[in-house]
Amino acid sequence: MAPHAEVDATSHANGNGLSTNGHSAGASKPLFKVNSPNVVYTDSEINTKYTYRDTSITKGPDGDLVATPTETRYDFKVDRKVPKVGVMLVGWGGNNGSTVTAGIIANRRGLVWDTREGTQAANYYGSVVMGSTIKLGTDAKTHKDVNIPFHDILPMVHPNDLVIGGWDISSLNLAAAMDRAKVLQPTLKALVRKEMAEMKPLPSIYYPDFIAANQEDRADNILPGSKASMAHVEQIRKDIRDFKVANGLDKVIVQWTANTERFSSLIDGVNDTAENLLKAIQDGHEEVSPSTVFAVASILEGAPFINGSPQNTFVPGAIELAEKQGSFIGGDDFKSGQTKMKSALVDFLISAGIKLTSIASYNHLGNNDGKNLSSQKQFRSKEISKSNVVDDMVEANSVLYKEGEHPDHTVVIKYMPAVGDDKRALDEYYAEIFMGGHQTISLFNVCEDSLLASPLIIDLVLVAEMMTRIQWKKADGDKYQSFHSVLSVLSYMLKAPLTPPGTPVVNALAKQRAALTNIFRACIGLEPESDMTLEHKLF
Ligand SMILES: NC(=O)c1ccc[n+]([C@@H]2O[C@H](COP(=O)([O-])OP(=O)(O)OC[C@H]3O[C@@H](n4cnc5c(N)ncnc54)[C@H](O)[C@@H]3O)[C@@H](O)[C@H]2O)c1
Ligand SMILES: O=P([O-])([O-])O[C@@H]1[C@@H](O)[C@H](O)[C@@H](O)[C@H](O)[C@@H]1O
Repeated sequence: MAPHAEVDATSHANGNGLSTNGHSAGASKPLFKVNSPNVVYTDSEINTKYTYRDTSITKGPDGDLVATPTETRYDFKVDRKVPKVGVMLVGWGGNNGSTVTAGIIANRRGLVWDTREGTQAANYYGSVVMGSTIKLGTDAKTHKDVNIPFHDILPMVHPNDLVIGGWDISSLNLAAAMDRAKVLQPTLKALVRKEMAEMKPLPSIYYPDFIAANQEDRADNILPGSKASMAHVEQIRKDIRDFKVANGLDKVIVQWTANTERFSSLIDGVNDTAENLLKAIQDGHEEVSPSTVFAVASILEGAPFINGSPQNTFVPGAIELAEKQGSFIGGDDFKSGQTKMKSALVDFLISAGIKLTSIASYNHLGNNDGKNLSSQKQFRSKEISKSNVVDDMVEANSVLYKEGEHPDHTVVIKYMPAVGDDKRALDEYYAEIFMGGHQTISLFNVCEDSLLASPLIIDLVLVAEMMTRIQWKKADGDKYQSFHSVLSVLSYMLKAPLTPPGTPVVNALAKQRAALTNIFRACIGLEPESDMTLEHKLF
């Protein structure tokens, strides 16, 4: 059946900023403006005076807790100029990389294609930025919630304007990679094939010991040269610079969506400090992984680097290097289906006072990710990221759990080629309820993995890029500075959130989303969304 014609791509002027990219219909008319003496708009910035309110807890003389409300003044500055952004994917020729690329092309061109159920139009469902809304406030007359598209709360890049490139150890062009992935409908593939066929991954770093041996047959696009030098770092840095110049970009964001690697051993004198890590790379140390080399190259090039896989790419030396360079990093491991459901369900059960005592998480999948994970060392990386997601919620409830007590938790992943990218997740949640009763929740969840992960790749780019345009200073301070190099604000999209050293990891899905939305609200001088709706309760 002939593919459908293209419809006009929608204009996507930003709701709260000045869009300078090529596809928007000129300067946007802001969707809203904040009317406050603490918020000043200029042509290029939003300047906000914000009071951060918290509660400080101390121990009283009798061991009781004393709760003291606190207020801290921060000034925020948001750069309203929406830049032209490129994203370079490591593992571009994989299922996720080829799928997200086709998806952005389809949205940019407003494609519509035939399916068995009828016509399908391109969309960004599954992206929190492009598919969800934020409560802006309450209608002054009707007192009803006013919700706006998440994308419009701050002047964010539109994914249609992203320029995509990247690397892969496989030389297949993106059209052939799309066919290999077996994710998208033939009618859609036909509409993007020509453009995808012109996209060819750059050669990449291949250290066989870090991914499953079964990946060797696709490794025909390898960077030459010995591991024992800075040559690979310098080549990746050059690739980033060349991509930026060739596409007239203002900035580039690098994201790892290549195979899951085994963990790197953490060794003092090797990867414990920035200096030692750079020396270990120079020496070709066996514990330096390709993903860490990409992270170091991106950090040195000032390109935000995000790790969508579970391995410990960010060894302590990489984090220290990012801090020293003032570069942004984020990770680990996209939170796409089974684990996203788990982080929501565990949060609900435990905060409802139901004592979760056992979580059995099994899944099987048949894509190349599953093939790589069929190797024990690579599976172990994934097992860790999938297992730790309940820790904070359990530790926060001392009524249900004694110190150190936690639910049984097992993670099983099996490779079953027949199901391809359509992972089958089977979960059982077993809990103690009132008076010795039990609740057993069984879930069967078919996750089309790449169609769930691709919107997360987009969200990670859009949020990370937005964070590069936000600065803060203490009201009494005199110099604006960026957020910490480790972007823990990305945690909603990730299974094993990386946080600044010494800070707590939050996995509860609702808390993660609230942190993201309330930080963005603070940047335009709005209070955190409290859901109190006193206006509907007091009178
Ligand atoms: N729902 C999801 O798909 C999901 C969720 C969470 C995490 N992940 C992770 O995302 C990653 C990608 O998933 P996928 O389904 O696209 O896998 P995939 O195997 O289809 O794609 C990975 C790509 O990386 C390439 N590659 C491997 N090593 C490389 C290197 N050193 N440099 C450049 N390219 C390299 C491979 O050739 C392949 O094309 C995996 O690590 C997976 O665990 C996926
Ligand atoms: O995010 P999620 O669906 O829980 O986790 C997924 C796992 O269930 C799957 O086995 C793995 O192959 C994917 O890479 C992804 O990590």
